[in-house]
Amino acid sequence: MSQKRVAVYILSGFLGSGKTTLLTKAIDYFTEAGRKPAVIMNEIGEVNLDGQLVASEVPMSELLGGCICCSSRGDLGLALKDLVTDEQPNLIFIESTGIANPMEIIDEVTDASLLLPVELKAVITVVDAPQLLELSRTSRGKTYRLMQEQIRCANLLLLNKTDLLQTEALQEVDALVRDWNSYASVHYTVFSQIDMTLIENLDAEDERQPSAVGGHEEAHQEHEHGHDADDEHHPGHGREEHHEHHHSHSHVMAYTHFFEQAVDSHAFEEFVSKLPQEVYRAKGILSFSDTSSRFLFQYAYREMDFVKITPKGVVPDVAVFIGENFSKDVVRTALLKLEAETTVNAVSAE
Ligand SMILES: Nc1nc2c(ncn2[C@@H]2O[C@H](COP(=O)(O)OP(=O)(O)OP(=O)(O)O)[C@@H](O)[C@H]2O)c(=O)[nH]1
Repeated sequence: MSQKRVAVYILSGFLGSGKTTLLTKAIDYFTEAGRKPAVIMNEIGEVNLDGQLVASEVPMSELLGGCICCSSRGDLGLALKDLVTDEQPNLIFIESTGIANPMEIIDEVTDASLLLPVELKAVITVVDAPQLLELSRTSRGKTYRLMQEQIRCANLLLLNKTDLLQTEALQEVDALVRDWNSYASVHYTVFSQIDMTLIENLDAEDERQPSAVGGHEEAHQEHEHGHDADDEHHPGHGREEHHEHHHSHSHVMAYTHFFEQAVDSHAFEEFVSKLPQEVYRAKGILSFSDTSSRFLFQYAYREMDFVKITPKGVVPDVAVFIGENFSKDVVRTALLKLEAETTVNAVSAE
């Protein structure tokens, strides 16, 4: 099934780092380019102040009064469903709260992609460079660890507020983030000013390759929130400083497979048990040729689990595989082989 999927981008970054500043610029760019962006805005408070900065004609869904990664699972999926159904956007930006753990959001979006025509394209993390530097030199507490996690999950990293840093200090922050995430492309920005074709290219690259999604197993295990952090905003100085650094390939990928055929459950289990170790997470909704029920399939930390389900509405047989630098072709070829075997067995049984 080759349905055009809505590209989803997660905007991550600590409180006040410049996410909304980036969002408004991205919306202007994509709107002018004739695309239809939509936004899911998550705020800890009950009022969406940042939403005021987004043009009223841009479809927006608000998740207020809590952090997406702590609130009840499914809220984000519902918001995605409503936007996709009611507004038919080309792309969706999810602006998380500054205290959100991106791994949880990645998980919810990939869950939603099993049921909806959406596809997570990238995690873009905006870093308050002066704040990160200060924390690295002083407290290294919860906020610091959360920033580290947000940086590790990114495909694209903006070292923002570079107008507030001297060159040497900037180099220190640069070394720090590259140590945590050597795969993301890193860009120095002032007021989150970035060449938007970089975001578009993440998109274009993914037309040919599996979708690029930032993330580290390590980061998942260290899940921590910095809800006690303070929100320090710096005054603007306006000095333009925009350096571009190496553009490396995104390291974490998701491959989505739509099944044309029910497969044999035992053969599928065997396939999963032999997945390359670079694939560390998979999930799906499947029909098997040898069972009457459909199953929700989960695979994490090399453990698999199958639970009977009756999905609401029309849901295709689909599985998503998430991992680092694995070959999408190997996974696809093995699954196509399983599907072909079902057909052969059905014919020979006649
Ligand atoms: N000096 C300076 N200020 C900036 C820069 N980028 C953003 N700001 C300011 O920083 C403040 C926070 O920016 P936002 O874009 O609202 O940050 P945010 O990440 O959306 O903030 P939260 O919604 O609280 O998480 C605003 O006052 C911006 O004008 C920058 O590069 N330099």
